[in-house]
Amino acid sequence: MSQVSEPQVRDALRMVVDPVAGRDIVSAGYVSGIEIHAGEVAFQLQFRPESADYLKQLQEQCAQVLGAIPGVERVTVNMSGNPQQQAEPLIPGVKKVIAVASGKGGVGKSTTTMNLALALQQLGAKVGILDADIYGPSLPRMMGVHGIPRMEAEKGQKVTPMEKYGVKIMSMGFFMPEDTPMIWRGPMVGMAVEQLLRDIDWGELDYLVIDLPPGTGDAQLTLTQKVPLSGVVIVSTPQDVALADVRKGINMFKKVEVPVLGIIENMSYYLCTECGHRAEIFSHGGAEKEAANSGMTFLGHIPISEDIRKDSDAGKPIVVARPDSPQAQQYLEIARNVVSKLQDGAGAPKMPKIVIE
Ligand SMILES: Nc1ncnc2c1ncn2[C@@H]1O[C@H](COP(=O)(O)OP(=O)(O)OP(=O)(O)O)[C@@H](O)[C@H]1O
Repeated sequence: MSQVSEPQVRDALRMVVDPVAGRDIVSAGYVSGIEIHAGEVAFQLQFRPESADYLKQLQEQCAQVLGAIPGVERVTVNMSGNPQQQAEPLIPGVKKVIAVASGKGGVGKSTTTMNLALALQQLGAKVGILDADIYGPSLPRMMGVHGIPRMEAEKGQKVTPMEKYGVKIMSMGFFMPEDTPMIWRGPMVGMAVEQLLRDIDWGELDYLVIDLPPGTGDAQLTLTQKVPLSGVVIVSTPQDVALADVRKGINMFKKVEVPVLGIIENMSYYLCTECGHRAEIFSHGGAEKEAANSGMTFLGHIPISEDIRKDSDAGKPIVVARPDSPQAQQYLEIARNVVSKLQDGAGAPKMPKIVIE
């Protein structure tokens, strides 16, 4: 029998939405005290009084989504908790929030975030990018977006994100002079990003892709606790893996119960622009091996390529500049893998036994 994990349970419960709160029951803070023994999952479901009419529906949905997890045979929903204070939705209208992280700086995290977001958009989704790499926000330059976002009085003083190539984009970089280093402590990063999220009118989005600051320290931790993340994607170069940075990142996200959707290997091999020759200069495949070792999904390779760098420098990412190139096709493949990973867990619906206490 496969072993059921707490992140798996949380992830599945994120699919249950309370129509009154307008958000899923995990982000709304309704779920606590998850216990798993053999095939039995028990948890406490708190709720607001206004949601009382929907309780039966919520319970049934919990049973349904948990029943789809292989190995779950019995679900116990404990309703004895106190009704929860109204939790304000942080980003209403945004269906899934995906964070992109890296064990260390300079591995191509921002390049990957941007091209992944654009690839998701090309697959037909409504997408936004939040540049939370507030130590060195590079996305405005790489996306070729300039100017200062407008604040709209009729939208309750909310800020309208900038838009380029069909995706919405917000970055601290729009508000600070270029080449000015920012010094932030971990908790301040979380607060700044929370404000960026709260004060922005994202409208309706299928995916908000967040470019996290590099590393897996305080700042990233605070951020993952402030923002309701659907999952995180880790970007690594092949040799980066040797330093165990990726493992550190995976462990951190596991600890804060953010599902790791998988690993992308950037600068995986060299692709010659002239002749298309492929050279494995960094002993390609390290991240793929690490993914296999740690039971993570490997989402795909991106080559080291002059075109990727040139297009980013020119403010027109390769996915829009050369959509038919093999590199752009790789990003599209990765985007498809991310989408299917987010849909994972639904599986074949199987109703487990449900007990209400
Ligand atoms: N696959 C690639 N092929 C060629 N150049 C790349 C590739 N990925 C990233 N780069 C280049 O490497 C440099 C660093 O990339 P990027 O800024 O995306 O990294 P980062 O991990 O976000 O860095 P930081 O930690 O500073 O935020 C940029 O000049 C970018 O154009």
